[in-house]
This record gives sequence, C-alpha cells and structure tokens, in this order.
Amino acid sequence: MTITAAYTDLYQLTMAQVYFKTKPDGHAVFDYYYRNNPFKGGYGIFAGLEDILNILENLHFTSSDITYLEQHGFELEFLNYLKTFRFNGNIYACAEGDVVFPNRPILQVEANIIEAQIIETCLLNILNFQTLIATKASRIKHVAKNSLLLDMGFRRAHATGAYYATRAAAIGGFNSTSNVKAAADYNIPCSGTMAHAFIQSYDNELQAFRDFARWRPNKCVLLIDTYNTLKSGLPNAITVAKEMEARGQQLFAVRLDSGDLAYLAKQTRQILDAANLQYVQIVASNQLDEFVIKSIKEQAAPIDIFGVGTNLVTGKPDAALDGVYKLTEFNGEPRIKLSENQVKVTLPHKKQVFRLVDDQNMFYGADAITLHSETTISEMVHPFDPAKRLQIGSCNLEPLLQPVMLNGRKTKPPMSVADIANYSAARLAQLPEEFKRFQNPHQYKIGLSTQLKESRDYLMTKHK
Ligand SMILES: Nc1ncnc2c1ncn2[C@@H]1O[C@H](COP(=O)(O)OP(=O)(O)OP(=O)(O)O)[C@@H](O)[C@H]1O
Ligand SMILES: O=P(O)(O)OC[C@H]1O[C@H](OP(=O)(O)OP(=O)(O)O)[C@H](O)[C@@H]1O
Ligand SMILES: O=C(O)c1cccnc1
Repeated sequence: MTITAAYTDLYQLTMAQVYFKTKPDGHAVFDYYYRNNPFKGGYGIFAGLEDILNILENLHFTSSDITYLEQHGFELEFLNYLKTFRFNGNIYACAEGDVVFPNRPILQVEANIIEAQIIETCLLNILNFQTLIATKASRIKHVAKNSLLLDMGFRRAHATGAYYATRAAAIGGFNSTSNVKAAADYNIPCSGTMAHAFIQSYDNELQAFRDFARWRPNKCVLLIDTYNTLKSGLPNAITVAKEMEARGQQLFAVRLDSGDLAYLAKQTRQILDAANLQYVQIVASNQLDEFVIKSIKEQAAPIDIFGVGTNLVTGKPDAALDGVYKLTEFNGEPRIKLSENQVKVTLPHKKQVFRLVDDQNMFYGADAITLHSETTISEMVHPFDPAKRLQIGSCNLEPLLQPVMLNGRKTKPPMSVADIANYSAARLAQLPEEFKRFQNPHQYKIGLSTQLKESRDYLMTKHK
C-alpha cells in the first residue's frame, strides 16, 4: 500500500471541506503528545519522525483517491482543491530517538488548518506505533545489556505494521532483524537462523545440519531443540562444528527455542567449551520480553543473542500508545479544550519545551513548557498546584522543539536508523536510573512558565 493523502479518517476531510468553505486561510497550531508512558514505564522513545516527514513532503491525492471521494458527496470546488493539495506547513519536533514524557508536546504542526487537519490521522498512525515499539525495544535493550537483540516479529505483527516495527525496534536498540524488506529499505542489519521445518524435512537431524552448514557456512546458526536439545541437537551441532573446522570454517551459533532457557544455555555453554568450541555463540528465543530476559540475565545464563518476536512488534501488553493531536492556536489566538479530568485540559499556544540538564549532563527530572516566544525560563510552576514551584537555577536548558520542516520541506538531511539509535542510546544514558526501573518508576515532572499558566488559567475560566 502506498501512503497517499487519502490515508486519513473521513471526518478529517468532512471538516476540511467546511474549513475550505468558511475559513480557507485559517492558520492552526496543533500539538502531538501522549498522555501515559507505555508499559507503565518511566519514559518513551520518540520514533517515526523521519517517516512522517518523508510522507508529508510527497503527500498528494491520486486521481483514484479523488474519484473515490466523489462518491462521498464532496463538492466540486473542494475536490478540485484536493487535486492540487500539498502540505506546506511547518513542523517543530524533538529529535527522533529522544527520550520523551507524557503531556508535553513532542511535535507541533503549524499550517493552514485544512492541511493540518488532513494530516492528523497519518501522523498519529505513524508516530504512535513507532514510539510504542521503540519504547518496548529500549526496555528490552536495557535488560539485555551486552547481549545482542534480533527482531523476529514479522510473522506475528499486525500485518504491515511489521515494517515500521522493525525500524522502531532498531531505534530502540535492536541489532538486527529477520525482516528482509524493512532491513533493505532502512539499511538495518538483516540476520536469521533456521526453522524446525527444515530439520523435520530430513529423516535425521545430523544430515539437516550438515546440508545447512554446507550452503550457509557464514553466520551458520543451528536450531537444536527439534527433538532433544542436550541429547541430540547439541551433539549433532558439535559434530557439524568440527566438520566445519576441518574445512576452515566456524559454526556461528546454536539456537535454543524451548524449555528452561537459562538451564539449557548453561549446559550448552559448558558442553561447547569442553569441546573447544568457545567461539560458538548461543541464541535463545521463545516468547521473550523484557521481564523474561531480565530474569534470564539474573540467572546468569550465557546467552549471546536474544531473538524476540511477538512481544516486541505488538507492543504487548499495551495495545497502543495514547498519542493525541490537539489544536492549541488558531489565527494567532490561543485555544483550549476543557475536561473534567485536569490532566486532559490542553495547553494553549504555540510552545517550546525546555529540558533541564544538570552540571553532570544528566536529565534533571523535569521539562519546562513555555510560550514559543519565551526564549528562557527561570521559574516553573506545577500545572495545577500553584504552591509547587521550581527555581531552575544552574540547570542548562535545552529547547527540544526544533524546526524539522518549513513550508513543507525538510530542514535537515535524513539520519540513518543507526545514527538515530546511537543518539537514542546516548540520550537514555542521560536519564537517571530511577526513571528506567520497571516497578513504580519515578515520574518525570512537568512545569509551566508563569505566562503560559496564566493564559491557560484565563481560558479555563473564560470557557467554564
Ligand atoms: N530460565 C527461564 N527463566 C524465566 N523464564 C523462562 C526461562 N526459560 C524459559 N522461560 C520462558 O518461559 C516460557 C516457557 O514457555 P512454555 O511453557 O510454552 O514452554 P516451552 O518450552 O515453550 O514448551 P514447548 O516445548 O511447548 O515449546 C517462555 O515464555 C520462555 O521464554
Ligand atoms: O518471540 P516469539 O514470538 O516467540 O518469536 C520468535 C518465535 O518465532 C518462531 O517460531 P515459529 O513457531 O513461528 O517458527 P519456527 O518453526 O521457526 O520455530 C521462532 O522459532 C521463535 O520461537
Ligand atoms: O531467523 C530466525 O531464527 C527466525 C526468524 C523469524 C522468526 N523466527 C525465527
């Protein structure tokens, strides 16, 4: 499926037609943010930016999109407008791969209201999913430490989501993927082992391993649990490893895919070492996630590579990231959405988000939100408790929202997925450990500038 401008919800177009008729020059600012950290964790990893920018640069309605929309009662003048539709707006965003937190803008769209409205669905679709999966991947990376991570999720992903899941997983810290198409398009290392079917297709396991090693001498990984891991798979793999040595080759690894992975890894390591095969690595897979890998690591299992599928690419157990897109300014006037639930009251205005960084270059634990026109901030106030104030003092202030698209054109050359992943890891290293633990992580604070809070409070009173 090619993404065109029709990659949207119908109501965006229904609203767009009315904007076209009543306020065609309306100028809007929308915030993208999410409300809750995924996985009850302490942070998120922002991903999907480069993809959405590429989509926006080329966004248009095809003639078949227009023909389809004709059946939905859109009138001629609006359909003619859609024929030449392009996104010409500005986008300000956190860097892709950055560590992000709830209820503060991660990205802002500033554009003609028709354009800003039509792109909402696609933008949320791309950013919510990739941010969810990159966050999951970073949690898995956090516990896997120096072990390598292989994304095996293609077959279990929500259909074409696998493509973006693979990219997001790489941003979050996965080293390679089994997904050939995504690997090729995003220049992500591609790797893989073998399936049980291959071994089952032979009358005996040893011959299966021999043939596989013969035709795949480099990075050959033998799956050793089809019949009996320690009594059959491992001895047969050792036989083949020795035959490979005789040909001047090396078996790369064996894969464990069932049973007690820690116990089997320890036994396998011992037996391989005793056979002088210290270089043969151990891959483990089977319904892994960050909790199982953490436990396996605590058991000191000598696993070099973890293969992770379902739990990674589906973002289990969270079905989705709750990212939203809210109007904050129209024709230069601040706009608000009220809610019974204080946290859901939106923050008006085009804004800036400053990250506080201490003199050790670590994140201080709070982001400050200001009007876009404020270039610095010395004191921030809790969004709903005026008694809670923080003097910013000696912290450095990093303005997170930077122009990444101006007048519909990207402002920067693309970054490779590997560079985004390295940046993400460096940013995560600046986040203190208490925000990374899985159980009741510290809450990263949010503060408003006095001007922003006063304007927000005024609008709340005005609309009550
Ligand atoms: N040492 C371990 N510590 C913690 N969890 C483990 C350990 N070894 C395996 N697991 C996890 O326990 C679960 C075991 O799954 P399950 O009960 O289906 O067994 P299985 O070995 O997969 O059986 P099958 O032969 O049917 O494949 C998996 O999620 C696996 O990742
Ligand atoms: O994290 P997971 O969702 O478990 O993903 C990885 C699993 O996918 C494959 O199993 P599958 O049974 O599909 O094929 P196989 O014959 O290669 O084992 C692989 O062998 C792993 O067990
Ligand atoms: O390469 C593998 O071992 C692999 C790839 C996809 C799914 N399961 C395993």
